[in-house]
Formats: sequence, structure tokens, C-alpha cells
Amino acid sequence: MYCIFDQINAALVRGPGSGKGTQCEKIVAKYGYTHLSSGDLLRAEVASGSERGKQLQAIMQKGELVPLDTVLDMIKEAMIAKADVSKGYLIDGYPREVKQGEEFEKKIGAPALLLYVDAKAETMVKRLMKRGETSGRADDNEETIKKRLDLYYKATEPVIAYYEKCSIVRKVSRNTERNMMLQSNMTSVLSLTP
Ligand SMILES: Nc1nc2c(ncn2[C@@H]2O[C@H](COP(=O)(O)OP(=O)(O)OP(=O)(O)O)[C@@H](O)[C@H]2O)c(=O)[nH]1
Ligand SMILES: Nc1ncnc2c1ncn2[C@H]1C[C@H](O)[C@@H](COP(=O)(O)OP(=O)(O)O)O1
Ligand SMILES: [Mg+2]
Repeated sequence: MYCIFDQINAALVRGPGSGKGTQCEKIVAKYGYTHLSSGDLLRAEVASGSERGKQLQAIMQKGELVPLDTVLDMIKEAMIAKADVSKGYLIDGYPREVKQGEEFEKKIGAPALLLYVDAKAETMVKRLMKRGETSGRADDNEETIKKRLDLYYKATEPVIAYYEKCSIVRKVSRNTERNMMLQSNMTSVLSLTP
């Protein structure tokens, strides 16, 4: 959870196609947070047809990470735009690497929780291939999915270890009722926030 502007924020770190978006919908429905998905914010910029959007598209369809400042500024702008009405933010897909977490702390605020639910690689590939049949996403193809997975294991998994040091990671194991565990983690986390 990121506690900033005395708002409550949750960061959800999971692999590509693990169900971040799906789980966020459930948490938002139950707790009323504002869901900010880094991927969705970037895709909206691509859809706007802006020069920046064209550059982002070229990076995303290769399954690579976009520049840190770009994605952090977009998240910060989206948070500020909702700051006066939001009950708190559920940040989906950020941080993707330790440096992103460090920059978030400098530019926005110190984290208080990171929600992490593991998902097997074959499950993620299977789901994204299935989603790719209807999603129309340029990155839902076998070659790019493999790259996104490699990048996740290389760059994003270290984020968990980084935040485990300040014991703010809530891991949800695969062999439990995932939605219930995630929600109970949210409740326990809320008691953590000042
Ligand atoms: N069977 C099953 N499918 C799921 C579950 N959660 C998500 N999915 C499906 O898996 C696909 C990926 O789910 P998303 O929520 O879009 O995953 P994501 O982590 O946001 O994916 P990216 O945006 O690519 O990072 C979608 O087609 C979902 O419908 C689940 O618990 N069980
Ligand atoms: N925090 C972040 N830093 C850099 N690039 C990011 C980012 N979040 C998303 N992106 C870019 C790279 C992702 O492959 C692409 C789509 O993001 P996504 O929808 O969360 O999909 P995925 O989790 O499969 O990568 O956008
Ligand atoms: Mg998503």
C-alpha cells in the first residue's frame, strides 16, 4: 500500500496475464479504491495518436518496459487528477523494477504495502494466448508474451525482495481461495495504514 497525500494506495505486482486487472476489479468493487493500471494508462496514450503514444507503442509491442519517468509521471498525473475524490488508489503494474519503487518514494511517497499473488508461467502464457483471441492487444502474441515473462522474472521479481526487507509484502499463495485471501490481505493491510 502506498500512503501518500494521506490517501491509501495499494500496489499490485504480478506477472503478465496473471490477472492483475481482474483482481483489481474485485478489490475496487469491494473497497472502492481508484484503480490505476500503468498498462491501461499507456494504452490510452497510444490510442490518443500523440507523438509520445507512437513511441510508446513501438516499445510496448516488443514487450519492453517504457521509460521510467514517462510511466511515473502518468501515474502521478492520474493520482492528482483524482486526489480530491479518491478513497485511495490501487496501482496495477507499477513498480516493475526496484528503481521505479525508489523513484515513486522520492516523487510521491513511501510505500506501506505491496500485494503479490504468484502465478505459474504456463498459466500466464495460456491465459494471455486465450485473451489474445479477442483483446486486440499488439502484445498478446506468443513471441511478445515470452519476452514480457522474461522481463518480469528479470526486472520485477526483485521488487518483491526489495520490499520484503521492510516487511510490507503481502503474498497470496496459489493453493488458497485467491480472491478471499487477497481481500483478507487488504483488510489486514488497511489496519496497517496510519
Ligand atoms: N481461469 C482464470 N482466468 C483468469 C483469472 N484471472 C484472470 N483471468 C483471465 O486471464 C487473462 C489475463 O487477465 P488480466 O486480469 O487481464 O491479467 P493482467 O495481469 O492484467 O494482464 P496484463 O494486463 O497483460 O498485465 C484474462 O483473459 C482474464 O479473463 C483466474 O483467476 N482464472
Ligand atoms: N511500470 C511500468 N514500467 C515500464 N513499462 C510498463 C509499466 N507498466 C506497463 N508497462 C508497459 C510494458 C508492458 O508490457 C505494457 C503493457 O503493460 P500491462 O498491460 O501491465 O501488461 P504486462 O503486465 O503483460 O506487461 O506497458
Ligand atoms: Mg492488465
